[in-house]
Amino acid sequence: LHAPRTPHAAMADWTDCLDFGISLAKQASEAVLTAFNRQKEVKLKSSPADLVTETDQRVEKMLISAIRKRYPQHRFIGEESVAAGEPLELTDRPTWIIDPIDGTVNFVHRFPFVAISIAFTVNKQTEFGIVYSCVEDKLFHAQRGRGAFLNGEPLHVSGQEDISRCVVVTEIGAERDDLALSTLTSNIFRLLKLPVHGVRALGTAAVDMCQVATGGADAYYHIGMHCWDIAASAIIVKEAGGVVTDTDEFDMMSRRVIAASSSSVANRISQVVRAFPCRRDCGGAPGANGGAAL
Ligand SMILES: O=P(O)(O)OC[C@@]1(O)O[C@H](CO)[C@@H](O)[C@@H]1O
Ligand SMILES: [Mg+2]
Ligand SMILES: [Mg+2]
Repeated sequence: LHAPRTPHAAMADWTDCLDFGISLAKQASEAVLTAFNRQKEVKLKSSPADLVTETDQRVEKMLISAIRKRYPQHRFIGEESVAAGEPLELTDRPTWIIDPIDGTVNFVHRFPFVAISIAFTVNKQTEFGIVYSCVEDKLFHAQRGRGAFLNGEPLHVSGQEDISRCVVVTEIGAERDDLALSTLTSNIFRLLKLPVHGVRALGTAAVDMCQVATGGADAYYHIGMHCWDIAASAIIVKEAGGVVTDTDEFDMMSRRVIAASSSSVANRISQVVRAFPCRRDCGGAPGANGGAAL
C-alpha cells in the first residue's frame, strides 16, 4: 500500500522570510552602529557581567514589530522579550529566534565585535540563520541545504581533523559562580595542554561560531549560552560543512554546543571539556517539547 503523496507545493522554502530577515538585520545594524560610540545607559540582568542597554531593547522591538506586521502568525523567542517576562517556548509554528545585540559587553565598551543574530525555525527545525557582525560589516547567512555565505561568497570550514593544529574559540560568558568559573578555566587549561595552537574569545558566540564557518578557527565550544546566541550561527557552521553537536545530538536549548571543522575535532573537544549544570532554555529531554534540531 502506498501512502497518499503530499503535494510538494506544501513544502515552503522560506526564502521570502530569509530576504526579509536580511533587510531587517541591515536596518538593525544601522541602529547599533549609530549608538556604538555614544554613551550608553547600562542595566544588569542575571549577573554583573550580563548587561542590557536601551539599544538592545529598541532593536529587538523594531525587529519583532516589523516581522509581526508582515507575518502575523509567526512566533518569537527574543532575548530581551524573555528577559522582560515573555515565555521562552519553541513550538512547531514558524518561530524567529532573535538576539538583537550579541556581544552587549563589547557594545558597551566599544570592543568591535557585536552582531545581530536571527534564526528561523519551523517544526523545531532551523530553516535559516543570519548573523550580521555590524562593525566588521560582515553579513553571514545560511539556509538549510543551500550552503553558507559571507557577504554573498560561499563559506567552508577548514576541514582540520587534528586537534593539535586547531585554533579553538570559546567564551567565558556571564556566569561568575565558583563552579562555573573553575570549570570554564580548567577547560581552557586542558585544551591548551593537549596542546592546541590557540584559544580565542571575541565576546560574541554568534561571531565566534561564524569564525569556524569561515575556516579562520577550527572549533568552538561553549557552556551556558542561550538559544538566541547560537541558533543562527549553528546552521551557518553546518551549511559551511562543519559539525555542530552537544555531548550528544545538537539541541539548541541545552545551553551547550560544540561546533567544529570535523567530527574528529568535535569528539576530541567533547572528551576534554567538562560541563557545569545549567537550566535548559526550554523543554525537558533533548528533542522533546522545546528541543530543536538543525
Ligand atoms: O548578552 P549577549 O551580549 O547577547 O550575549 C553575549 C554572550 O557572551 O553571552 C553568552 C554567555 O554565555 C555568550 O555566548 C554570548 O555570546
Ligand atoms: Mg547573546
Ligand atoms: Mg544580546
